[in-house]
Amino acid sequence: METTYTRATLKTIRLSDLESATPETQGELLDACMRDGFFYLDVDDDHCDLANAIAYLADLNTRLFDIAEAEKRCYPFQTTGRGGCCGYKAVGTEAGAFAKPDGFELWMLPYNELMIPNYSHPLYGPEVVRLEKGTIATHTAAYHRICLLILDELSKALGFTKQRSLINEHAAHLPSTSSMTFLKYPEQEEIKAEGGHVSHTDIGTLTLLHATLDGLQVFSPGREDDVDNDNDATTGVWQWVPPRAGCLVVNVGDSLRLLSGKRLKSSLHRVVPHANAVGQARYSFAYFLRPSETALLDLGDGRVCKSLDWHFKKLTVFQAPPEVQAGNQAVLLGTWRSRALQLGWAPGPVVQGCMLSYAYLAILPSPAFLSVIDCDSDCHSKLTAMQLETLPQELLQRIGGYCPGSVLVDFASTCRAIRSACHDTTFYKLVATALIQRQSHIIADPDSNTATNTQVQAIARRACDNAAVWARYIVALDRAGDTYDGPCPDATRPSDAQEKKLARDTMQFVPQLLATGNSSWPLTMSQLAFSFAFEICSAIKTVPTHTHLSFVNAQNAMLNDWKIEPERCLHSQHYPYLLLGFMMSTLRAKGLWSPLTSYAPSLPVSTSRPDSTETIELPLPCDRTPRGQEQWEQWLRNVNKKSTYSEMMEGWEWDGIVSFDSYLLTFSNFGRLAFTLTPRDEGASSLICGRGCEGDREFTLEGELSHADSSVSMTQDFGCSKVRLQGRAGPFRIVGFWSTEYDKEVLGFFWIWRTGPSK
Ligand SMILES: O=C(O)CCC(=O)C(=O)O
Ligand SMILES: [Fe+2]
Repeated sequence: METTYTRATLKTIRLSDLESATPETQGELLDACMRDGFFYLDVDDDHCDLANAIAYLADLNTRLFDIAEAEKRCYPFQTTGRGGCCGYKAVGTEAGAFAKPDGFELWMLPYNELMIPNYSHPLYGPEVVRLEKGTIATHTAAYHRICLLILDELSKALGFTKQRSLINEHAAHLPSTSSMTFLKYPEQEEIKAEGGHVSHTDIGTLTLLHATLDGLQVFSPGREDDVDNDNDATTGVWQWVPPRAGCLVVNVGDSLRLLSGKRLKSSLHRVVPHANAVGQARYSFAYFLRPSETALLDLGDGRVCKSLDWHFKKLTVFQAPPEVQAGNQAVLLGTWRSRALQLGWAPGPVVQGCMLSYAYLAILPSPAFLSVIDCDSDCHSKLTAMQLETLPQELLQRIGGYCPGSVLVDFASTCRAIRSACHDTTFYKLVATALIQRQSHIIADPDSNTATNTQVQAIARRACDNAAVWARYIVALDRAGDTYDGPCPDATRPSDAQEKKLARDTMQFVPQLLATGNSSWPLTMSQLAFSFAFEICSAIKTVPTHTHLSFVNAQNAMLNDWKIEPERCLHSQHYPYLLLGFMMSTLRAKGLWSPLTSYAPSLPVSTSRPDSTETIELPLPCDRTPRGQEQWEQWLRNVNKKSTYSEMMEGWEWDGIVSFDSYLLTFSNFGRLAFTLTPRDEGASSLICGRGCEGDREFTLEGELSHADSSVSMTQDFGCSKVRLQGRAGPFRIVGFWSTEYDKEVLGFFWIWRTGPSK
C-alpha cells in the first residue's frame, strides 16, 4: 500500500533558529503553518533538555503499555479524572482508518494534574505514573516550553499584539485539557486495510509528535484549491510523514486555527499500516497543547465556542462511525474530508455488513436507490446503483436498521414498499436491537436479573416501543400543515389524538426512570433507554421548520451543525439523564409538556424561546394530586405568613438534572446535580449555598431566593466555569432556565427536587 503514496514535502525548522527569533524563521514557521499545518522541528544538539525528555518518554511509552490489560482498563478515559484528557483507551474501541475498528491503544496524562501541586484532581494512573510523576512532569514542562515558544513566534509572525498573543490563551495555572499522550499500534503480521487511526484534525493548539515507525499520513488538498481548508477541495492526496531522527513532527490543531482567525491550517491526518512497520508494534507519543478550558474559539458567523466544549464535541464525534465523521464540521473544518475518507477506504470484498453500512451514506442523496460502494483491493471505488425497493422487506429493514433515525424517516417516505417496511411495528424494536448489538463490546450487568432490574427492563422496553410511535408522531405533527402529495400517503398512521396520548403516556415513565436512574442502572437497560433517547433525538433532527417554535429551530440547527450521534455516547454514566433530558426537551419543544406546567396545568406553556432580555414568566410549581394541592396551599400560606424558606429547605438533600436544549451531549456536560443546600434567611430573602458534584466535577452553588415572589437566582461555580441558574422555588423543587457565564442565551432548563434528609 505504501507504494501508492508519496512523501509529503514538509518544512524543517531548527529549534535554535526559532529561539533566535529571526524574521526569516518566523516567516518560515508561518508559511509552514499556513500551507501544510505540519512541519518537522529539528531538536538540534543545543537542546539536551528536550532530547532527554524524548528519550525518557519513549522508554515510558513502552513500559506504559506493558501493564496488564486488566489494570489498564481500570482507567477508562471517558470517566477517569476530569474525563476526556486522562486515562486509557483500549484498542479497537473507536473507528479506525478503514471503516473498521481502530488499531491503537492510548494513555493520556493531563498537564494540570502533572504540573500543579495539589491540583483539584489527582493524577490518576498506574503505579509507574504515580512513582515517576516528578520526572514525567519535568519532561512535559520541556515540551510545554517549546509549544509556548512556537506560539510566541507565530503570534509575532501573524502580527498579533502582546494583548492578543496566542500565549494568553494558554495560561499555565488555568485548567486545560493539554496532555502528554502515549499510543501503541500493536504489530500486524501483514499489511491489511484495517486498524490504524481514523483521519482527523487535532482538537487543540499544537501537537508535538514522536513516532518510532512509519504510518502517519497527512492529507494535502490540491494546491490549486488554495490553503483555505474550509473549501471543498475536489482533489487531494494522502502523503506519508515519515519519522525523522532528531526531529519532532509538529502540527497545528483546530483550536489554533480558530484562534488565528482561520489563517493557520489544521490538517487532516491519519495513521495506516506501512510495510516498514510489519511485524513490529508502532509506538508514538505526543504532547497536545490545548487552550485554557474557558478560552473562546471563534467559529465564524458570530458563533463562539468555549475550548472545553470544543474538546468534548470532538471527542463525541470521534466516537461516531467514519461515515458520520466524514460529514462532520466539528472534525474537519472543511468538507473535503469526505473525499479524503473515500480515498482511504479499502474495505476489501463487499461483505453484507459493510455494504449495509455504506448504504446509509448512499441513501442520503438518493433515497430511492441504493448505491453500493464496491471497493476492490486497490482501494479504487466504483459506484453501482440498483433498485432498492425491489428488495424483500426483511432486507429493507436491515438496511434501515443501519440508518440513523433522521435518515430513516426520509427513507420511509420514499415509496410504498419502503414505507411499509419501516412502519412495521416490530421495526423500531429491530433498530433498537441493532443499536445494542453494535455495542456488544459493552458487557451486560451481571446482576441484571434482580427484581429491580427486571422492572426497569420492562419500563425501558415499553419506552422503546413507544419511542417508535413518538418519533413518527413528531414527524407527522411537523408535516400536518403540509399538503402531502407524495407517492404513498400513510393511511395507517394513528390519529393525532391517539399518538398524542401515547406520547403523553410515555411521560408516565419519567418518575419511574428517575427513581431507578442511578449509577446501578445496568448497562443493558441504559442501552434500551438510550435507544429511546436516540429515536427522539433523530426525530428532532427531522423537524426542519416549525415556525411557531423558534426554540425547535435553534435546537435543530445545533444538532445538525454538530451532528451529534448520541448512540456513540454509550460510555456515559448519564444515560438515564440523557434520556430524560431528551424526553423533556422534546416534549417541551412541542408544547406538550413543561417542567413547569405539569405542576400547574392550568397555566399556558410559553412557546417562545425565552432569552435574557425577556422576563421569564415561570408559574409556580405544584403537584396535581390532592395531597400536592394541599401542600401547595400550605406552602402558599407559609409564604404569605413570610415563614422562612429554611424550614422547607434545610436538612434535605437535593438532586437535579440539567437539560441541554442545544448541542451539549458529552460526558461531563450532561448533568446530574446532587448537593445539599444551606439556606440562611436575610429578611426578604434567603441566601443559598451548597456543594455538590455533577458527574465527576465538583461545584459550589450560591444564590438568593426571594421570599416575595419565590424567584431564585444562583451561580453554579466549577472553578473554571460558571453556570447561571434562574427560576422559581417551590417547597419540593426549584425549576428554571440556565445559561453560562458568557452566553446570556438560555441553554436549557434545570429541575431540582428535594430528596431524602441529609445525613
Ligand atoms: O500516532 C501517530 O503518529 C499520530 C497520532 C495522532 O494523530 C493523534 O493522536 O492525534
Ligand atoms: Fe492527531
